[in-house]
Amino acid sequence: MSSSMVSSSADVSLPSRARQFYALTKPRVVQLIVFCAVIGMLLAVPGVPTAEEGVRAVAASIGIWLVAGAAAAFNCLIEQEIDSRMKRTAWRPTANGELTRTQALIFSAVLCTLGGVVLVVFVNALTLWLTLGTFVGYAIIYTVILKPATPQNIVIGGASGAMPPVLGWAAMRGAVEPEALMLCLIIFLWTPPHFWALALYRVEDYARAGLPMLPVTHGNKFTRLHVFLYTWVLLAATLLPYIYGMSRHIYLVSAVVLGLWFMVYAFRLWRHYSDELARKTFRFSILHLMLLFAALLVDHYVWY
Ligand code: HEM
Ligand SMILES: CC(C)=CCC/C(C)=C/CC/C(C)=C/COP(=O)(O)OP(=O)(O)O
Repeated sequence: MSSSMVSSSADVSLPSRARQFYALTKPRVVQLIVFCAVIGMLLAVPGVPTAEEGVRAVAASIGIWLVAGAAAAFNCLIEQEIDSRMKRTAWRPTANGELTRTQALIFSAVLCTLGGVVLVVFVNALTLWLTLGTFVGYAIIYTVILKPATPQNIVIGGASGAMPPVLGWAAMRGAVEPEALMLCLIIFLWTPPHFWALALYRVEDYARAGLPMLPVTHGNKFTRLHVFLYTWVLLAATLLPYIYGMSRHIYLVSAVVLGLWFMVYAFRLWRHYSDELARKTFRFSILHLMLLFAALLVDHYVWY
């Protein structure tokens, strides 16, 4: 790996330094987080947003992006030691010594401050406080307290990952309303099958790092059953936007097809485990959430 050849901070070029900091923000996870927040924003306004709403939505996306990136960077700094013990994360610039914890802390503080300023100046105070609360939920409550303490860490901690649609909704309406809470519940119930599918084939990493993830504490079979059961509850929750009258048939068909598809993956994983199938189930979880939220949007515009 070329990054392991880096010997001191002095001989690191700016682009590669920038890439190291960027990596701390867990870019792909944060992209999906911002995507879900944007869908929340667009669903919160009837029809096409006005110019003023469009500007607010762009500002809110930037602000949420910056604070979410800050939360991810803070997680990297807290987990420097843990990350260095896991194959999947040992490459992270904090774990391999390319960036110090102080650099990560300053970077996280700068991103969080910038994001906070964007949110309070261009969006509203409610979105600022909810986003900062989400930062604390992930960076402190999940990372520092729950993750090393209980196999239910990701279930409880998942509440902060589930916040993006609420943040998006609050940005456009200045309030938290039932529609946003339904979308939050969907991501909340999606998180356990998403994460545990990955934890199944990364169990050795987590055991080596000393983290009490469900496959480490309760075994492979127990976790597979839980992944399967959560896909049932998730499918039920994805029907709520239709039942509540917020979405119509395009969404309903998409939610049922995607939900059943996820259940088929989870069922096969439960009955006949392989690392390969667990990896595919994890990858599908990401596609599932992306397509489900895209369907909400398509449905919204078709009916308005
Ligand atoms: C507490 C809640 C969550 C936990 C514990 C969790 C855990 C993880 C882990 C460990 C990975 C790394 C996979 C790898 O390195 O190969 C991952 C990847 C990913 N997660 Fe999650 N996740 C959570 C919530 C979310 C949320 C809320 C979203 C988006 C809305 C999300 C989207 C993604 C995406 C897009 C990836 C793929 C990243 C890549 O391909 O590099 N996750 N998740
Ligand atoms: C302000 C705002 C919207 C914040 C969002 C918080 C956030 C970044 C949530 C995503 C959850 C996430 C990256 C989990 C990874 O789990 P992990 O940290 O256990 O994974 P790891 O083992 O890869 O470090």
